Amino acid sequence: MGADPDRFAANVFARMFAMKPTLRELFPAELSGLRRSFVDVVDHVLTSIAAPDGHSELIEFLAQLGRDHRKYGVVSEHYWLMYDALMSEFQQAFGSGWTDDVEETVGQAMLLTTGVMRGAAESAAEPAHWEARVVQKFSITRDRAVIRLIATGPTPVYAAGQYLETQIPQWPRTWRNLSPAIPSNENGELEFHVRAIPGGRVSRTIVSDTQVGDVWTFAQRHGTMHLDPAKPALLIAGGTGLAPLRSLLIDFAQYAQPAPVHLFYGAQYPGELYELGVLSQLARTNPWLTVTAVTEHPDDPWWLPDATDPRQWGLEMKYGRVGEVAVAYGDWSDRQVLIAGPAPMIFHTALHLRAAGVDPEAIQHDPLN
Ligand SMILES: NC(=O)C1=CN([C@@H]2O[C@H](COP(=O)(O)OP(=O)(O)OC[C@H]3O[C@@H](n4cnc5c(N)ncnc54)[C@H](O)[C@@H]3O)[C@@H](O)[C@H]2O)C=CC1
Repeated sequence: MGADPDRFAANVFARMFAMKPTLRELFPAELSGLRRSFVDVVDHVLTSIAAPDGHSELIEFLAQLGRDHRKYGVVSEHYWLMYDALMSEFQQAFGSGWTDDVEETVGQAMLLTTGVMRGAAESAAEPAHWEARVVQKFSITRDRAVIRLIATGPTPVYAAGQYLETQIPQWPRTWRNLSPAIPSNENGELEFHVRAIPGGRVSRTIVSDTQVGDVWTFAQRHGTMHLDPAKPALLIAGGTGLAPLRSLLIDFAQYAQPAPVHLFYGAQYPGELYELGVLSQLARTNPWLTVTAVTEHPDDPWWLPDATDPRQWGLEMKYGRVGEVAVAYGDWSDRQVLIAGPAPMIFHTALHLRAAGVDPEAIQHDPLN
């Protein structure tokens, strides 16, 4: 891809848009993120294809990419444009090094890439996207909100613990991953707990501007976090990261007698533990569930004046960072462990768990980026 991968990606996009100008409208105004992902994909393909094995993973990766791109309105004919644009740009980048052998190797790799993506998009069983209408919104704290929606069409399908590609009407063609806080259900109800991340345009808009009646669009579902009912589990949630674990617990409550689950639910301040009421009720009716609440600070700050005191729920409370408190609490070496929350919290918690002897294979979390 030459010395400047970003320029390579920009040129490939420019070639595609020149061949078919209407293609430009399908993509977000700001392309830098997409260019980075594009370079990563081409790099990944060229590296993996040269390796002697691991090709089935590469095929699945490309197939998922093809299914994901349907949400932009990418259709089969666009893959031929992409192939032509890629080959022209590779030829340009290689210059005098563009021999017959190089053309053959790169051509095979790009045919595989575009072919697998196109084939997977054409044969995908689930719709490219579906919609749901906001029916309720309320604030939890000054920068966190709960949004409830109902699907406008057929019941959405996703496994508890998965996350959904989501587009809100205020940011067309911009997609963010959100984890539902309830399992999919026949009424098409959805619930999200959203934190306005500093600098996060979409999450900030959701918390401040979303209104009842807004229609959100959802595309692919992702994520592999799951709970095996036969194995004891340790769940560690930070703030609104509780959402996917909450969904799994609600789903789990349908099993007759699952193995014990210990949930550590953390926040910075007691008044931010907005789900303790729901969790204490879940623990009361499901004896397999134990909940420990954890806060970094014992008291609320001045800007949380009306927060309810979480001690009223009678659950055990500890102080410190949720991951560190959970790890120090006991021996978890026989547990399946699920972590969800801010990326640094997931990263540090996984490190502490490994240092405490938990098998890295037993630890699950969503991707950190
Ligand atoms: N699937 C997932 O993992 C999901 C992740 N999230 C993410 O979770 C986050 C939730 O944000 P908030 O509610 O503001 O939580 P928060 O920032 O208030 O943190 C909650 C907990 O994480 C701990 N923590 C924070 N930074 C840490 C660090 N550097 N090292 C160790 N522990 C740390 C805190 O001590 C606290 O216990 C958002 O960034 C959101 O994107 C949200 C939904 C799903």
